[in-house]
This record gives sequence, C-alpha cells and structure tokens, in this order.
Amino acid sequence: MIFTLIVIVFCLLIYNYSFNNKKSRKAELMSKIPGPKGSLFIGTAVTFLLSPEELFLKSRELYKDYKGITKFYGFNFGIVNIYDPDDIETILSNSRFIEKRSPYTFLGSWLGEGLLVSNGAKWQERRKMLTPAFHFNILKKYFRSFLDHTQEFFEIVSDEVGNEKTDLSALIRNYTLKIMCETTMAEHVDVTMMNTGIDKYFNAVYSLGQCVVERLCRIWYYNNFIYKLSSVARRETKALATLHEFTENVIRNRRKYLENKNIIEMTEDDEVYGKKGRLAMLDLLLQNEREGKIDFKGIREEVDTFMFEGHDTTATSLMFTVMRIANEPEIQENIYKELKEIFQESNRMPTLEDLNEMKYLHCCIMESLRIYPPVPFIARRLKDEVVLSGYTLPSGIDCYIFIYDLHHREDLYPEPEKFIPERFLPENHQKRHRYAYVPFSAGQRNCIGDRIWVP
Ligand code: HEM
Repeated sequence: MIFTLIVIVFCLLIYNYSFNNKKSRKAELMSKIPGPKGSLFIGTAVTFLLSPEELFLKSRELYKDYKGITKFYGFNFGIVNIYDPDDIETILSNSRFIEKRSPYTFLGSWLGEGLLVSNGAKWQERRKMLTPAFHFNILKKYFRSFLDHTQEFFEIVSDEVGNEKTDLSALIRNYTLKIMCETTMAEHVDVTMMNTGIDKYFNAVYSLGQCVVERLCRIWYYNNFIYKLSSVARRETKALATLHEFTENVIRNRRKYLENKNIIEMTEDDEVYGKKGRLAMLDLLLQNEREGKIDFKGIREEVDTFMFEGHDTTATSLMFTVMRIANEPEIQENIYKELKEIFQESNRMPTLEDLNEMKYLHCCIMESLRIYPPVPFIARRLKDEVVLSGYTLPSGIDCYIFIYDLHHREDLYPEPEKFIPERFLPENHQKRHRYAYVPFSAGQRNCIGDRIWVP
C-alpha cells in the first residue's frame, strides 16, 4: 500500500513538473501532435497498463488511426511514433539523431555500454574498433563453419520427420548461437562448455527479455529507484548472474587458449587463423585489451551485446522465414527450382558464389524480414527540435521508429500480409523510397552485422 502511494505521488510530481506546465515549450509542441486524448494527470500512460501482446496490438491500432505520426505521453516522458519514410530518413540519416535512451537503458545492467546501447565518444570509439571484424572477408573465412553447423542442423531436423510436432525455435536458437560464437568469438570456443551452458544461457536470455518487456509495459518502472524495489528487478539480477558468467567463461577460455599457444600479438594474417584473414571480434577485442584500449568489463559488454543482438535477431528471422515458407507451397516450389538449376543433380556443398545465384531465395528472405522484422521498432532521443510530417517535435523526447508498421503500409506494400517475394526483385525494390525498408535500420547506427545475415 505504502509502495503504491509512493509510486503515485512520485509520478504525479514529475508529471506536473514537465508536462502539465502549459507554459513549457515541450508541452505546447506535444499538444499539437496527433494522438489519443490523455487524462488530466497521467496523459496517455494508461495505454502502457496492458500486457505486452495488448500493447503491441494497441500500437498497431494507433498507427491505423493516426497515419504517419502519433504520440504517447505521461508523467515526465514523451514519445512520438513515426512510420513515414521521409520522417524516418530525416532521423536516421542525420548524425544529430544517433543518441539512444529509453528503452535501451533498460538493457544497461546486461549490456553495460556495449555498442547497441552506448552513446557519444564511447559509441564512436567502439564502432571504429569493431567494424573490421565485420568485413566481408570474415564471412568468407567462416563460411565453412556455417556449412558444418547447417549440415548438423539438417541431420537433426530429418530425425524429426514424421513427428507430430517439432519445436523448431529451440533448435534454431541453439545452432544460431553456436555459429555466432564461432564467427564472432573465434573458432576455438570450447564446444563442451557451450553445450553444457547453452540451456542455462537461453533460459536467462528469455527471463531477462521478460523483465525488460514487463518494465516497458509498467510506466512506473521507468524510474530506476522504483524498479529496483520490485520483484521484476530481483528476477533480472538472477538472470544477469547466469548471463555474465557465461560470457566471462567464453572470454577467459579464449584468452587462455591464446596464452597456451603463446600468441602474444595477433596480426590480421596470424598463424592462429591458419590462413590470411581478419581478426574475429573477440580476438580483436583481446588485441585491443593488450594495447590498453579496452578493459575486461568493456570486452564483456561487447561480447554480451553481440551474443544477444547477433543470435536473437537471426534466430527469430530464421524461424519466421521457415514458418512462412512451410505454409506457401508455391514459393517452396520456386525455391526448389532455383536450387535445382544451381546444383543440378549434385550433392555438393554450396559455395559463397552459389549464394549470388540464389536470387529468388534472397527475395524470400527480404520479404520475410519485411513482414516479420525481428527488431520491430527502434528509438532515438531527440537532442534538438525537428520537424516531422509538418509537426515540430520538442527536444528531450524519444522518437520511436516503428519498422513493423512502416513495412506493413498498404501504400508501399499492397496487400501487406501476403508473402510476395517478387516485391524485392531489383526492378520493383529500386522504385521504392530508400527508407521504406529498414529491417537493419540505416545511417550511422545501422546494424553492424547485416552482411552476416544477408550478404
Ligand atoms: C536478421 C538479423 C538482424 C537484424 C534484423 C538486425 C537488426 C538490427 C537493427 C534494426 C539495429 C539497429 C538498432 C537500433 O538502432 O536500436 C541493429 C543494430 C545492431 N546489430 Fe543487428 N540485426 C541482425 C543481425 C545482427 C548480427 C548477426 C549481429 C552481430 C553479429 C548484429 C549486431 C548488431 C549491433 C552490435 C548493433 C548496434 C549497432 C550500433 O548501434 O552501432 N546484428 N541490428
């Protein structure tokens, strides 16, 4: 009871300070932006008192009712949602709008100041440090690893044929994480450790994800002090211990491996790789640690970031792609024909060059990322005022870019729920606005791993 009272009083005080003050420019500008009418004290914050699924549907409703731009506000925060390609271009292409705050801060206890959530000089420094690990040559180097794991995956899936049900999600997640570890954490990650720790790791990722979503749906938890007192925060702390232990083991194992081999300094064509190539992400970070440019905590932040951002998005996308194609017999037939033309009667493994010939399959993947973007929205904190769709957005609020709604706009993608890979044939895709399709975001803070997914 006392806790609820503290929450209410606290929220009302903050609300009064910032948004109820009619003289404030922020309040004046926000009042002009279209959106549902808010209540006296809590603005539209009541919308957040929904379950995650209901909140998702509510956001879709708002998008339909307020084409182009709409707002949420309450207590001390303001959010403007945008879905228009011109507006999205204004934000994503401008280096003034690369700052992230809510809801990324909710990931802070896990990812620290890792690339996904960091800002300013820290972000610039890390992005520069890590970019070489995502060069196309890295993809070439680890292509074999993709093939081996995919082969293993197929064998396991074939054993499932005839079963009434198969949980593809668990299988896909498992293999995606293994590939992610090998390609970004270097080839010699201890597989036994991976296999024993992997289930615990997944459960902890799931649990932490739940905590973040619950926090997002409970506006009073936006305040750190209040959140820390909750049972959700206690669950988060438990999950964090497992997650950090897992990644610390990955780092220590790799470090030990390099020490045992007496590899003091690695160069891009070091013998540790057996062939010429660039350093994988973890080795690049360990190299920078030796040069005093990053410490253990910094390495862990990046390893946590890449393990999460790399495997979760990719596995989600793979699951939706497989699910959708499984329900589209004609599309399956077209994919089969294309593969038959490439491989003829041969059983050989695919090469990187073959990928360039899989044009139809490529369109299918793009269409799947359109309908089911694994990152349905991204956000930017506005440091300056900006005009979007004819409205001036105040500085200090968060601008949410709803990739999901952009990708489902009827005017850009007629019959948006239909799976039509031909939308992405070059002659059709090139006619579209450059910012009408952004599953990997765009601009300076785009996805650093986009080439690993769609080369
Ligand atoms: C289907 C696969 C993927 C999708 C749809 C995807 C999507 C995205 C999106 C939309 C962003 C922008 C986030 C924002 O602005 O808040 C992003 C950023 C990022 N992604 Fe991905 N991603 C994918 C795969 C990967 C992979 C494989 C990796 C790493 C191995 C990765 C690492 C990152 C990192 C580190 C960032 C933050 C970049 C920065 O802020 O500088 N992603 N991703």
